[in-house]
Amino acid sequence: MVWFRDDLRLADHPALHAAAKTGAPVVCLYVLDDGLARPPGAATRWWLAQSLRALGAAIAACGGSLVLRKGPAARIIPDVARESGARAVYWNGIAQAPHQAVESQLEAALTKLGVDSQSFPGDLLAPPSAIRTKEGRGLRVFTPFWRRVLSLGDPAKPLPAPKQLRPAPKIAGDVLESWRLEPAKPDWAGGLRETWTPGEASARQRLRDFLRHSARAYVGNRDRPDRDGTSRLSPHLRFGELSPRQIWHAARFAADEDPALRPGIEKFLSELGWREFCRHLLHDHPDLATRNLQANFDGFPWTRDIKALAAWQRGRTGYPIVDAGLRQLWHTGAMHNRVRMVVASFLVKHLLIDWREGEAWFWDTLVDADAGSNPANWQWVAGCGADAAPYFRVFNPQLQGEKFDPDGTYVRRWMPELKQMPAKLIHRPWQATPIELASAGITLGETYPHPIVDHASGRERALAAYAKIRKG
Ligand SMILES: Cc1cc2nc3c(=O)[nH]c(=O)nc-3n(C[C@H](O)[C@H](O)[C@H](O)COP(=O)(O)OP(=O)(O)OC[C@H]3O[C@@H](n4cnc5c(N)ncnc54)[C@H](O)[C@@H]3O)c2cc1C
Repeated sequence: MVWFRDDLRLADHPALHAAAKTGAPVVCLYVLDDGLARPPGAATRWWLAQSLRALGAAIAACGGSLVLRKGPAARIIPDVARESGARAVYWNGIAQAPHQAVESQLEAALTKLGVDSQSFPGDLLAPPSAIRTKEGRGLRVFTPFWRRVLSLGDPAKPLPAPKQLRPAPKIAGDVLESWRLEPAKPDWAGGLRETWTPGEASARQRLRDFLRHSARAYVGNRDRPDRDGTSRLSPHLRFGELSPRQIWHAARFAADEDPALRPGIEKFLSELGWREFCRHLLHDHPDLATRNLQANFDGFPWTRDIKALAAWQRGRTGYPIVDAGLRQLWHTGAMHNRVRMVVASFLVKHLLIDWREGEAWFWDTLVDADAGSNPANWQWVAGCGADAAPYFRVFNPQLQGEKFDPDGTYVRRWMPELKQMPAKLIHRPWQATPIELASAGITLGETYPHPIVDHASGRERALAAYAKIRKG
């Protein structure tokens, strides 16, 4: 029996590969265990439903079937093992405390039943045990961390997908629809459907497209939300539709074939390194989503401003680049990385709202919401994380917009009300004259809000708050 988790693929799936190699019939099982870790948000639940459909179809095409069950994994899996007469249960390990605890419980329960179990190295380029200081601690600074990962050499070559699975006796399972993973509001899911095709086949296609069309210019384009310059692989990686080592080897191969891709590929792989870094941080700090990595931030004077938080969530702050990002998030379940940094900085610095509020909103709305990358990046932006951006560096949203979206193409894509605004004013509509506003069809305060906080005073307030915790 193979227990599928955040590894919804057939290729480079060590547990499935080992099970298929035995030549025995294979039961494929997915368990929805809401109690296991942090319950998934709405966008990731939507993705999960689509990805399970794609996985079920791929398994069926190999002659097998995917059994779905809901409940605590440590109880359900031994039950299914008993029902199916499985002699062994295999899975890919997840290096996160709550998952590791379940793996141990499961192993014990299966041993009691006389069923073998085996956990295979999971979804990391290097296990946390391989990247430690002399004292046995994890590395908290990215550059030495990544250097250490690179020093280990190429990860093992990806494993092929099994061509054929011997069908196991039929086991009763849940119907996917009964899990109600898809949101009741169809208009919202419509935006997700238009933007994404979850599943392994689409993930592989996206990787091929990226390497063929975008890798060459990645270094120059990756910070530009107005260009389609990044891989958009993050939700596929989140659900393990591709493994990092598949990406690694495909990217390195592409760079060997065409040396002009090399700088782009090295940068791209180092971004994959940030994902790895966040996962390692989560391994060492299971409370990454709730607790400041830098304890001096525990006394930070956050404000509770429900109105400002709602304006931010809905993209009504009066700063076009911030609002465009939050609208993109709402409509597509994704946001460009540069804009994520700008909107996060705006929330924690200009609005002085606790980073955990923003993290929770992202957790619910991002299709790539990841237990490591989301809180680690929020803590990085807030200044309280490992290897964090210094708190006193406060992004100016107008200048960020002018630099990274100079023609306003990105803002116009997500903000129909600003469509007619000329490029020179699109990131600062509050400075437009009444005639300029009228000719763009905008009434400030009605069709588009005034900035909810002035940049200069927001910045001063943030620095004053920070000075308080620095003094202790
Ligand atoms: C506040 C904030 C929250 C974020 N939350 C998440 C999250 O929940 N899930 C998530 O996958 N990423 C998160 N990121 C990181 C980053 O924004 C996304 O990974 C990236 O935008 C995905 O687009 P892409 O696949 O086109 O990236 P590419 O530029 O093509 O990068 C390739 C891959 O590298 C990884 N990666 C790139 N940047 C980062 C980074 N800063 N941290 C960790 N991994 C990275 C991703 O897996 C990505 O798919 C967050 C960033 C910020 C600033």
